[in-house]
Amino acid sequence: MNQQIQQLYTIAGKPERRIIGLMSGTSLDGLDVALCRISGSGSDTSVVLDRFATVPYDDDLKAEIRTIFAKSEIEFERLCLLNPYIGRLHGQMLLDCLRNWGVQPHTIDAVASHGQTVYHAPKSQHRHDKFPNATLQIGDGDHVAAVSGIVTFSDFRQKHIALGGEGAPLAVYGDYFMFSTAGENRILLNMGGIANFTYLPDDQDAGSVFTTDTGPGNTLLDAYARRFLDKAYDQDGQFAASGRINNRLLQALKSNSFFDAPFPKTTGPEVFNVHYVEEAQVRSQTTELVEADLMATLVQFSADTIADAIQRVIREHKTYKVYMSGGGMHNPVLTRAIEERLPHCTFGRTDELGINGDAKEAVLFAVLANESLAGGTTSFGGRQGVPTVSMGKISFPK
Ligand SMILES: Nc1ncnc2c1ncn2[C@@H]1O[C@H](COP(=O)(O)OP(=O)(O)OP(=O)(O)O)[C@@H](O)[C@H]1O
Ligand SMILES: CC(=O)N[C@H]1[C@@H]2OC[C@@H](O2)[C@@H](O)[C@@H]1O[C@H](C)C(=O)O
Repeated sequence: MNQQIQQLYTIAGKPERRIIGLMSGTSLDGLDVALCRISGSGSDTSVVLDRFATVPYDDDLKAEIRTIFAKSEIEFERLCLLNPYIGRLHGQMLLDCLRNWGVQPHTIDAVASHGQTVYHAPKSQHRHDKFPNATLQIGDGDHVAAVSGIVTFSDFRQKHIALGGEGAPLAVYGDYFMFSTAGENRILLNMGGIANFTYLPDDQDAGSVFTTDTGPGNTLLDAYARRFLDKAYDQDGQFAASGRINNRLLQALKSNSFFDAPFPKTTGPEVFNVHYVEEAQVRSQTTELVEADLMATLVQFSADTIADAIQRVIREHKTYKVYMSGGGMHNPVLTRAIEERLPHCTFGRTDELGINGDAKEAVLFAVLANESLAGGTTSFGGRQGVPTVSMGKISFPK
């Protein structure tokens, strides 16, 4: 037998696996690296997050990625070059983390690498009849494996599409295993560039759980922080807090068919971008709005669309707890606005459930790799958008 297949077989049979999850999201702030110890699989999955770091992207890398990010027309050569470049970089960043933590690479069983999303095109967005749902993550897993010397799972989203999903969100497959519990209705709200939530009812019925994107989280706030403040983001929402919400613009921003579409659904910065805001400003005759008011309105836009979506799963006379994660949980203006809109919910962070909210998405991919190695294919009732599926392609180091 090929030694590397033999090694994979051994890892699959271990009572506990050390898996590193790597996630680089739509905010382009850096690579999240989560060192997990995982035992069991499916509903018996148990995860201990031993270490976590975000390795920041420098300005040059951010600029390189932005040349091809979420754009329908790009320089094809740049895309081709960035694919191995980001893979190698992620492999090196992961090795640097291990060195800082004093962890030997050979003690790691597997890497689960999400890669960098550069274009996301569900059918509802691209609207080309003959083409399927589509999404593209780069930073090829072969390069991560070759640089790190660790077997690497990558490119998780294609299989989801192949079996009928939209390629995102995938969080349901990890959130259900890690966080579903009898006796508490849970909403796991992740606010990255795009926001999403997972609904976990207190009866733990796999046939009714789902994850859906809700629309923008931080992506518009970051775009205007770069433009108005020359900063990566509006620290603690301070600039937004100095402005006033413009209701005409807010209504124009909220008028998009995405918000009325049924769950689960997905979107990205291909739709929710500066062009989208400018077009809404023209429609609502608010092109002269002062900068701080625009920022305040954008925060309310994210908060309202998140709260409206959550409101749709909430039933009267029941109680729900919302567990936040992702960078948006650090923005008090955003979280306060959401809390005000959902008075019947209580709020916390996934940290209370043992997973650092900044690490949650990186942990998710470690859990997906664990599932492919040692689990099965859990059925979520065969519903639209939640196919029964195992995900991740396998790259050996040699
Ligand atoms: N103190 C803070 N004040 C305001 N915003 C913050 C703060 N800290 C983080 N953020 C926001 O969080 C963002 C990073 O979030 P995160 O790392 O969860 O995004 P991501 O993983 O790239 O996105 P996605 O989930 O869409 O893939 C920053 O770009 C910023 O907008
Ligand atoms: C295409 C893509 O990379 N989507 C991300 C993004 O970030 C948040 C939201 O948009 C979500 O749909 C997804 O990531 C998480 C990890 C998911 O698939 O659940």
